[in-house]
Amino acid sequence: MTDLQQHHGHDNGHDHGGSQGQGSGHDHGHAAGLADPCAAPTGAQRQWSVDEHRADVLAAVSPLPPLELQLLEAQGCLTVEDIVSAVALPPFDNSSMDGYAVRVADLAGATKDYPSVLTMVGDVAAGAAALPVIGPGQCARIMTGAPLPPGAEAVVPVEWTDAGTGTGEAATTMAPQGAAPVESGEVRIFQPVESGAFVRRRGEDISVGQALLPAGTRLGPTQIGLLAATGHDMVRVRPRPRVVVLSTGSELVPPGTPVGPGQISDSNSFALTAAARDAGALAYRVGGVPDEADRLREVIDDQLIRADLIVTSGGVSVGAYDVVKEALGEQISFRKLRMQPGKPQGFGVLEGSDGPVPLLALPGNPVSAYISFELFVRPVIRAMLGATEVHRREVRGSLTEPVTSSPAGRRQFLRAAYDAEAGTVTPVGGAGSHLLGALAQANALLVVEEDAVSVEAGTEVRAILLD
Ligand SMILES: Nc1nc2c(c(=O)[nH]1)N[C@H]1C(S)=C(S)[C@@H](COP(=O)(O)OP(=O)(O)OC[C@H]3O[C@@H](n4cnc5c(N)ncnc54)[C@H](O)[C@@H]3O)O[C@H]1N2
Ligand code: MOO
Repeated sequence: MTDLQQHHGHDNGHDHGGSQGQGSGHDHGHAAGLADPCAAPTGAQRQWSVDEHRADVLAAVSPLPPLELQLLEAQGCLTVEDIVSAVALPPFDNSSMDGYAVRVADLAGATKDYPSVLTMVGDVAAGAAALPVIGPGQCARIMTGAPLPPGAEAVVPVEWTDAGTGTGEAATTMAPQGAAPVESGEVRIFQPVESGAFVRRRGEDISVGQALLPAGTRLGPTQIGLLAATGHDMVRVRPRPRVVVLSTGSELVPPGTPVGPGQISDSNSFALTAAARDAGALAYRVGGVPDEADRLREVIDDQLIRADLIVTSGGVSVGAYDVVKEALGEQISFRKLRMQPGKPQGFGVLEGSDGPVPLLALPGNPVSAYISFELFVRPVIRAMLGATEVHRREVRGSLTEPVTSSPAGRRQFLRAAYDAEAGTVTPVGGAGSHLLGALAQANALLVVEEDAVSVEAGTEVRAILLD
C-alpha cells in the first residue's frame, strides 16, 4: 500500500485539534482558495506549503565563516578543509606489553625447564629518552608504550618470565621500581618469541602526510582524539551558530515559580533551547518576554549582538496581543502555511552589528513551536554549521491504526512512535497543538499529506525521525 491511498477531502476550514478553544480556527477565506486549484490566492489570502516556506528560509541563510577553534570548542562542528598528519603514529617503535625487550636469537629453544637467562642492562619506562643498547645475551625491562631500545627485536611479556626473581616461577606482575633487581641481574624467559612480537611500529597507525579527516567531517570524540594524537591543538571549522531563543507571553512564568491565575510555566523557551543545542547550536534562552511590543523590540535589539539566529515563540497569530507581529511587522514577514500544527509563521532578516541576523518567529502553541523548530529552524542551524544534509532522516512504515484527524489542504504532522524492527508507525496522542505529554513519548512525526483527510491502517506512511 502507498500513501496515495490516504483519503482525500476538501478543507473544512477547521484547525483539527490544533486550536480548539483558541478561536476554533475558522479559516473560511483561505480554505476556499485552496480547495479550488484554479483560484490563485494572493496577498493576505495566500498560504504557503511547508516546502515553499522551508526553501525561502534556507535561501536566506548561509554557512557561518570558518574559525580556528580549540579542539574541545570545536566538538560537534564541521571541518572546512582536508586535514593531513604532520607526524607518524605511533611516533616511534614501542612496546605493547610490560615485559622485557630482547633479541630473538637469545630465546631460541627456551622452555619452562630450560629457560634462557638474560642479563638486564636497563629499565625503559614510557617517556624514556636515553635508551640502553641491547647486545647478545642482554635484555631491558620495558613498560607499555616505552620506546624499543636499539638492538632489541621483540618484547616478551612479564608473564613469560620470572621477572628477575630467580624462582623459576612465571611472574604475574612486574616488581615495582626499586623493589627488585631492575637495571641489573638476570631474568629467566620461558619461551621463544618472534621478531616484532609485542612491538607497535612507528607509523603503523598513521603515516606522515596521511589524510586524517576530509573537509566536512563532524568532530565527535574520536575525531577530536585523533587530532589531539597528531598534535593539533586548534582546528578550522564552521563555529556553532549562536542562537537566541526567546518566548513571548504575559502569561508565562519560569518553571519553578508558582503559577498564578491564568499563568503557565514557560516551556517553549526550554524545549527550543534544548532543540537548538541538539541541532548543534550554542543556544541562549531568554524566557518570558511580556506582550509589550516596545519591551520585545528592546530585548531583541539587546540580543542581536550575540546572535547568529533569533528564534521567538508566540505572538504571531491574529490576537490582540500578538506582540511579535507588532514589534517586528516591518522587518519580518508573517505568513500562513498549509500545515497543522504550525500554521502561522514569521521570518525575516534583522540587521545585527556584525551583519544580517535571521529571525524565525514560531507560533506559541508548544507542539506547534516544537514541530516548526524541527521543520524550519533545525535545517537553518545545520546549514549555518555547513552541513550538506540539513534535514532529519525520513523513513516509511506501515501505519498501525487509522488516522482521521487531518485537515484537507494542510500537511499534518502527528506525534508517532516508529518501530524500526517492525517497520511500523503508530500515532501517539491526539493532534492538538497543546498536547505536550504525547510529544514527549514520540520518536517520530507522522506526515499526513496535504490532500488527505484520513489514512487507513496498513497504509505505508512517511515519518520524520526525531532522534
Ligand atoms: N482567530 C484565530 N486564532 C488563532 C489562529 C487563527 O488563525 N485565528 N491560529 C491558531 C494557531 S493555529 C496557533 S498555532 C496559535 C498561534 O498563536 P501565537 O503564536 O500568537 O501564540 P500565543 O497566542 O502567544 O500562544 C498560543 C498558546 O501557546 C501558549 N504558549 C505561548 N508561549 C508559550 C510558552 N513559552 N510556553 C508554553 N506555552 C506557551 C499560550 O499560552 C497559548 O495557549 O494561534 C491560534 N489562534
Ligand atoms: O495549530 Mo497551530 O497551526 O496550533 O500551529
